[in-house]
Amino acid sequence: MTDQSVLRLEQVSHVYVGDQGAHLVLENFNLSVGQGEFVSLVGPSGCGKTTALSLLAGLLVPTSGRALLNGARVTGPSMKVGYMLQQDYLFPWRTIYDNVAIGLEIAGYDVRPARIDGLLEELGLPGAGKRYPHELSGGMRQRVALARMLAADPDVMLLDEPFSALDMHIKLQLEQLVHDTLRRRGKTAVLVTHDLAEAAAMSDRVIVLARNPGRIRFELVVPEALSSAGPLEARRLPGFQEIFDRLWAELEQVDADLPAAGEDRKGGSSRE
Ligand SMILES: Nc1ncnc2c1ncn2[C@@H]1O[C@H](COP(=O)(O)OP(=O)(O)OP(=O)(O)O)[C@@H](O)[C@H]1O
Repeated sequence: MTDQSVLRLEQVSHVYVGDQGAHLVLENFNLSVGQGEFVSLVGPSGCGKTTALSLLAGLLVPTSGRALLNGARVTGPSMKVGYMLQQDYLFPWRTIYDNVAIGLEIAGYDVRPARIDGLLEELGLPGAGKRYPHELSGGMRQRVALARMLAADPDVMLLDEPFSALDMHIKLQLEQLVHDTLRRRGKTAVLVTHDLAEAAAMSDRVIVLARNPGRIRFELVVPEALSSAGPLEARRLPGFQEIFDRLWAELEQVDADLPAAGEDRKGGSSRE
């Protein structure tokens, strides 16, 4: 996969320097994601999942090693990389149409109304362009965030827990929508999630990270029968439970390897 990788982290280490001193978050981290591949990163809080995405997105520069997009070094944010987060960050004073168009406007691209309307329709929001974010439910707002990301037609989608704030029913619907939309368009994606079932149901490959410093502990290729089925159907198929159990066991082991003292799991990694 070396040469065909759309995304790569090569021997990446990353150190944050703050009031508490230097904190090595990722160490000799290697990741390759092929064209059209959907890869999930799971692991305990603070193991560096979001940091890895930020390096791929060009929001951070690695302390050592390099991030590559389509073989070229990542030097900053690019329209070729879309980002979707837990929060939708829609602008409340802009209509849905204007929220979807904003990335294109800022980049100086031609905004074609029919394309924006078509995207909204494709994502189950027909006619929503004139409405405002406060008129929409959380799930609908995330659909708008998805539309905003797709509007620029990026090569790569980085998804940082985009479903985690949603009710179960809406979450599953949105997982399915994201899966179908990205597969249909042949997009390459990296998903960060704490939900093992979500990772198992959506991905071609799941990577389990350990922390302090963040590194790959385990990698699992999801059988094609599951990864191509879509997240709703995958959960019903034989073999799904086995994948889930394997990931669960690895994550339990990561937990067992952590320092035992009662630490705040969210910020525990800063105490070294
Ligand atoms: N800008 C920053 N400055 C200093 N430390 C940071 C910064 N951003 C993140 N960290 C620390 O780096 C570690 C990794 O953070 P990161 O957000 O990448 O982890 P994560 O695996 O995504 O965690 P979570 O699952 O909780 O979102 C954490 O200990 C975090 O507190």
